[in-house]
Amino acid sequence: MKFKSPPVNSLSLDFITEFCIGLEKLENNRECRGVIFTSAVPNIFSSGLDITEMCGKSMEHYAEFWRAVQEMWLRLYGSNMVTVAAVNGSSPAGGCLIALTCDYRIMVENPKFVIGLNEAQLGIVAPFWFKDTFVNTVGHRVAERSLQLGSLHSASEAHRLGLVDELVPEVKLQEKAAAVMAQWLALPDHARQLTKSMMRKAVLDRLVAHREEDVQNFVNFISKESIQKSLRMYMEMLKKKKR
Ligand SMILES: CC/C=C\C/C=C\CCC/C=C/CC(=O)SCCNC(=O)CCNC(=O)[C@H](O)C(C)(C)COP(=O)(O)OP(=O)(O)OC[C@H]1O[C@@H](n2cnc3c(N)ncnc32)[C@H](O)[C@@H]1OP(=O)(O)O
Repeated sequence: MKFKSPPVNSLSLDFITEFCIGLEKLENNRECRGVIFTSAVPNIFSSGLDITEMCGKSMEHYAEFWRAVQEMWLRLYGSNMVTVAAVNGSSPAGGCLIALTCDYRIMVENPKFVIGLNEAQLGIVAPFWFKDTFVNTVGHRVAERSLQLGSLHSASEAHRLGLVDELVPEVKLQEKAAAVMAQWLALPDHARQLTKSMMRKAVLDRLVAHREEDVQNFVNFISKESIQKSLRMYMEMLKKKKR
């Protein structure tokens, strides 16, 4: 699955809806046993949640958007397929979440590419299921420090921390992703799927059990004037950076 929503593959409501429909089709196709996620936009895997979906909109819109974000994560983290992220560009926040939610991450070894859960830098807080996914990948201590600081890690640092599993030159990315996929698909599906479910079930169940509460927390949090101000300032900063 190739993300192609220029300029930065931000995760808008439309993007997420298409992502979920695409994933469901693949999940229901018995001939499809694995998916590689990558980007068709140069230098960007995904810039994370589309900030304009969380800024200056109605409470109803925030709730609809957040349910879609939850759905994307539930489907991907709970997927029966082998999922490999071929990270060929920067991947902050929600973009990093997509990579973390896969079974395996391969990143291009470009010192300009960054990845991490940088929510704290925007004055917002990654919800518990972002945090759980991060802890399950890098362990508690690394996740705690990285989340509190809202760190964006270079590709080599991300590799050192275990945030990504492998680094490769750009020209080798697709070949490597295909090789990893073949390795994972060599196992019997039922054994791999039951093992994956055993590892991820508690974290998935936690969101399912608290889904509406999590939507309400998000809506209350994001609609606070202080949070809206932080998001507006962040968007301004992104625009100014270009001038
Ligand atoms: C108690 C708490 C309870 C509940 C709380 C619950 C939840 C709150 C948490 C919500 C979670 C949020 C997770 C997220 O994903 S937030 C999004 C974070 N994303 C970022 O910080 C990335 C921002 N972007 C960048 O750093 C750069 O754009 C990037 C490195 C990706 C690319 O740089 P480049 O120089 O190539 O491009 P730019 O010129 O910066 O950008 C081009 C245009 O795209 C716009 N843009 C960029 N990112 C976004 C985005 N995420 N959303 C919307 N728009 C984005 C950027 O402004 C430029 O626009 P124009 O100027 O061209 O109009």
